Amino acid sequence: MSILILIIVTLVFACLVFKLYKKNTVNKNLPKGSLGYPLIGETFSFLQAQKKDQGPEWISQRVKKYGPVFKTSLMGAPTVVIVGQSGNKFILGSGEDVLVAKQPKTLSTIAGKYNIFELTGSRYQLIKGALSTFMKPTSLQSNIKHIDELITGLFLKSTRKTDIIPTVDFMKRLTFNIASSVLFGIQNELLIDEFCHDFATAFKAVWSLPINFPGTTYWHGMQARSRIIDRLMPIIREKIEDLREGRLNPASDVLSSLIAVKMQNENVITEEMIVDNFVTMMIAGHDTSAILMSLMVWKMSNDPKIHRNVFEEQTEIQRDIEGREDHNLTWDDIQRMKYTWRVAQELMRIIPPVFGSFRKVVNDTTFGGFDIPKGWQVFWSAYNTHMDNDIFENPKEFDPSRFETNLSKPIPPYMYIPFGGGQHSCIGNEFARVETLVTMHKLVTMYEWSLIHPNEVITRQPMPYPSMGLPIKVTPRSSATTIN
Ligand code: HEM
Repeated sequence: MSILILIIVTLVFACLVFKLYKKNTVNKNLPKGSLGYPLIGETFSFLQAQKKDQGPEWISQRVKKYGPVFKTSLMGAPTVVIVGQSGNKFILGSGEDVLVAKQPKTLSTIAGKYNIFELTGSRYQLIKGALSTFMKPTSLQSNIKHIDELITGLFLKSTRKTDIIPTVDFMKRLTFNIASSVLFGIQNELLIDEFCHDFATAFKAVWSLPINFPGTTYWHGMQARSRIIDRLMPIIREKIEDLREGRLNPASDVLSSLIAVKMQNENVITEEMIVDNFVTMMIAGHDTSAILMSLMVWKMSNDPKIHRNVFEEQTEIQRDIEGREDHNLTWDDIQRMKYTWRVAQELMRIIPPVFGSFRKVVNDTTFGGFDIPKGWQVFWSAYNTHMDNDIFENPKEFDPSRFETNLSKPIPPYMYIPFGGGQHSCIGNEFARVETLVTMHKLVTMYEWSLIHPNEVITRQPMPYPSMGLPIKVTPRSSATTIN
């Protein structure tokens, strides 16, 4: 019976969407392309392609057939995909009167409807202000020692009983611990474990079909979100009390800062917004950095020259640290890790952790001579942009020197976009740079390693990860001198 009701509801909904589509598109010069099946559109084939790491091909096939502006239907809404610099500028740089950072239903419901990606106006500014404070170099500088200790502690703990590190799981755990502790002031290990498990489930649901039916990936994600909120509420209540009583400094972590902003703006910011942005930050900052770190290990394992260059840069820094009285890694040391960061930048060009994202059209608009109706989505793609032969010569070749700062031909705006661009560009890019560089510094100076599966490839699941989790066999380094 419930299946019958579900089918009827789905059909009625599909008819409504079709009617709305007809009403919005009469006499419009829409881009070429196919909207696929009713309701589902081309979502399945897009997600399938992503899973096989053929998302870029999925787009480039359509670009070849229809041109760099084409229509499709993804994640439940008609969508225009736009590839190229001017398209990126249009999508990432347009004002809120044309495009808003509307995410697919899955992200809006798993992260919560007040997630920063989708907020507008004064609420957006207040939440962004509270979150960004902790991402600025001034704040990061004071957390280097803490981040260093967390990373060193996790490496030592993981290698105490075994010499195998499952890189992907390890990096996910590491980024999760850093975000929980540094950004949110959560130190309880059991609680961090429970959060970590539920966030992994919730994250899977972000790239699924939004069918809230027991057993679906989306349903499991929604259940995980409820458990996250149940665990978070007592922490928020305690922090509210501590802030009221003056026992807590609003600048001590992101959660306290969000609560302080709410206390000063009771009519604008709600408790729900704090919860939603806690979930959003964890989703936005966890897998992305873990991917970058895993890709770094994968690249160094497969390319001895890159490994050697990173090693040499890091051992020189390590020698200086050992010559100092306190042996502490500092902000200045991190600024010297230029080559290591260029390797990370080049990896994010060739394998961007975030494939692309959506915006929603709030008023009928045009791009490239085509109409894009109100209510549709637009989508930008980082990989397809990064493969532009005119900007990145031999784009498939791995070459960190593209990011040297003294180049005669700098990369034009909106052409290198692993962190997005415009108003909603990533606020965690500096945080990601710091945690990635500290982790790489520790890994290459503390261990030698070899791959368990030497031919491991990268797949999207849906994010780009080494297909078998990249287990490595590690041996502690006796001294940081040379590598083969
Ligand atoms: C290598 C690591 C990372 C990559 C590649 C990355 C990528 C991105 C991209 C592409 C966007 C823009 C999305 C859009 O325009 O729709 C974004 C936004 C965002 N990122 Fe990151 N990110 C990374 C790390 C982080 C970290 C560590 C955090 C926080 C701890 C974070 C928090 C955010 C937030 C809050 C936004 C939304 C900003 C806004 O809407 O104003 N990210 N990120």
